[in-house]
Amino acid sequence: MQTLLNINNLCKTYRRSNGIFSSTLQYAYRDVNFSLDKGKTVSIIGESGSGKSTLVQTIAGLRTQSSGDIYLQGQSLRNISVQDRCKSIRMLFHAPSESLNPKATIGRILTAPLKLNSNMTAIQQQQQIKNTLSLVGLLPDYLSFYPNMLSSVQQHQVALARAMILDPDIIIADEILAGLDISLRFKLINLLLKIQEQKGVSFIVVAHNMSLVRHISDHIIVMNDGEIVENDITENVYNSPKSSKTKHLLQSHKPDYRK
Ligand SMILES: Nc1ncnc2c1ncn2[C@@H]1O[C@H](COP(=O)(O)OP(=O)(O)OP(=O)(O)O)[C@@H](O)[C@H]1O
Repeated sequence: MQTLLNINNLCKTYRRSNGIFSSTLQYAYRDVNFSLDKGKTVSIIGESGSGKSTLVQTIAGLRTQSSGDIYLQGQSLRNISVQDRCKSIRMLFHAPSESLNPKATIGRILTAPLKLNSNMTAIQQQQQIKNTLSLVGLLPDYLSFYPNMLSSVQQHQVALARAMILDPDIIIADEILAGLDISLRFKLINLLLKIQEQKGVSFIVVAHNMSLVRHISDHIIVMNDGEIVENDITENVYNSPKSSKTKHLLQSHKPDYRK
């Protein structure tokens, strides 16, 4: 199995003010260690404020860590250019209606990363866009549409196409399943699985809810107060959880299907 990503003792601190002259150091996350293999999915679960988003935003390069290192295929991300990092690690945000530029057509939204991060000719760009739209199950007819002309599922498909357009190694999906009805969740989960099978991409999925990610995760990490309290293969986490926080999360989200 090829290890793609290695997170090594990663910590992020904030200085929180306690008045005019005093402040304390607080952790968003600390001593985070895990790895991700090619073509696999790790899900990061935890309650609000446990540090999940800050951690994955650091992996995506949207924030910097206070200490520790992130290695992509054995190379520290500190030594990888922003362009290469953007190509390799892409992020999917919670609400595509907010993350897709409402004033840009789908064609423009998908061309932008290619112009910024690739040396493709205009013809190669068009071909890449066509292939990626087909990968996420959208017809080329949508290229002239604006995001608000699309259904919620289609907006998610466009966001996925934008994430996949540079053929990344890793997609980070931050709470993309939250707030969706059950049929939309399954559509999106099936689409993620299909893309993973076809492209061998790895996923880091962030969620509050344990039952939501069970069928897509190879590995589960549970965070509490910025620390990893459980880190194991999915089967072990669901069948014999070690941490009391994991047990609590499993009980509070069971059964999820009726929600
Ligand atoms: N810019 C910041 N300044 C100070 N504290 C911050 C900052 N960003 C995050 N934090 C703190 O870091 C901790 C972790 O926040 P984070 O948003 O990563 O948690 P989360 O698990 O993703 O929560 P949610 O599921 O609600 O998004 C929280 O206590 C938060 O208040």
